[in-house]
Amino acid sequence: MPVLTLDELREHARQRLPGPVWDFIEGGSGDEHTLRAGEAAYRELCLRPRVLVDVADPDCALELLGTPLASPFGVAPMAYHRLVHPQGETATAEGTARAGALLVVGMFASRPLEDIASAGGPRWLQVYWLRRRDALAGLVDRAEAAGFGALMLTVDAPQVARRRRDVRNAFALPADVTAVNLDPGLTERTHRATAGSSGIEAHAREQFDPTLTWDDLSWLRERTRLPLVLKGVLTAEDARIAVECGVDALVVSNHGGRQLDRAVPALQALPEVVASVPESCPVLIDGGVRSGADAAIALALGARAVLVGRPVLWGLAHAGAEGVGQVLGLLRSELLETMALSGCPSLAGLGPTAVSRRPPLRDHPWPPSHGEPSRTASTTSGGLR
Ligand SMILES: Cc1cc2nc3c(=O)[nH]c(=O)nc-3n(C[C@H](O)[C@H](O)[C@H](O)COP(=O)(O)O)c2cc1C
Ligand SMILES: CCCCCCC(=O)C(=O)O
Repeated sequence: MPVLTLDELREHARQRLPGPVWDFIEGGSGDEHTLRAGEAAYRELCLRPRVLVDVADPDCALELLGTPLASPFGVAPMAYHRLVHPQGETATAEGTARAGALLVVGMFASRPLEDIASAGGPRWLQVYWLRRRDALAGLVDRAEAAGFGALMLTVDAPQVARRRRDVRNAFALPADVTAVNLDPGLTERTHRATAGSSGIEAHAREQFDPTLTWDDLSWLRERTRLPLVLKGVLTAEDARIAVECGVDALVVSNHGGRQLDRAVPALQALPEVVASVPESCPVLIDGGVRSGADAAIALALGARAVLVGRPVLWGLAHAGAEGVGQVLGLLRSELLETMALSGCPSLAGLGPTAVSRRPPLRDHPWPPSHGEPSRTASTTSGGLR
């Protein structure tokens, strides 16, 4: 029986994985308010389809920071794929490469960067700011040598938030799952939970450098010739500073509800971030994207691409590389169908006028004013960008 929805894959994965691993993946921080709100934000919006547009050949290919992609989907950086499949990130890389999507490999990947790279396909590397700056520098050099196309610094995690599911489960990594790209001294703590703290949280407290500020970014900027992407920006203020600091792209993200609980849903933050950076600075989004229609909404509100987290791990747990390919293939075909049925055959045609709020809010001008009526759906008027 073919898998028709991401929800079906989620159920397959839930049945296959041990409870504490499932909780680590699915869970969020605090009351999990932001986790729930991230998905719900997409349900608050509707599409405004245009009709009588030639949609015989919808196209969702694009180029992102010089990286050609068959679709505007990427795999969000996630630690330890071997928790859900023995081949871990190499299987994820194979499935992602086959789908022509972007893979953002996490600093805490459980397979060597060079093995992941050998699957081919577009790939970027995500890093955290470690106290051990030499370890960070070594990883950046390896990423460049292995053909990674950009460096993504996650900035919403000066410490790992308390995730109660992991504390209750005394979650720690099994001995055979480890962050193999870092030296063992740096990762040893992830295998031991203590009362009141998961191994992950305790490790991050020891290794992540919470003193990181904008002033430090220049070190990384000068260290690499790769484009620099900041992940975890949720305000116009920070987006503007990032651009001033020479950042090349942003990911609007609340870490899938795993860091600051009560943080604004990424979709809600997207328009202000898009409006505050130049066109030359692509804005990506992640958190709660579960269908091609969700992706279409994010793209219409100015995201250049959409990263997907947990669903990729569901696919990986279910069927390895094949399952990852299923997730990304399903999302791409749903997006193309949404574009065709909305009268937006190109990504450029997907603008803010393709979306409306439900119910209409009285305190904002919404839907945006359309100016002169257009005979094509490819209008970008509307004032959100
Ligand atoms: C199991 C797991 C591990 C993650 N590890 C990282 C990580 O190492 N670095 C990072 O920047 N984000 C990490 N994230 C956050 C994702 O990159 C992304 O922001 C989030 O999962 C998007 O939400 P979604 O899962 O609803 O798509 C992780 C998320 C999950 C679920
Ligand atoms: C012990 C290393 C920290 C991994 C953090 C992974 C992560 O970001 C997550 O959300 O989980």
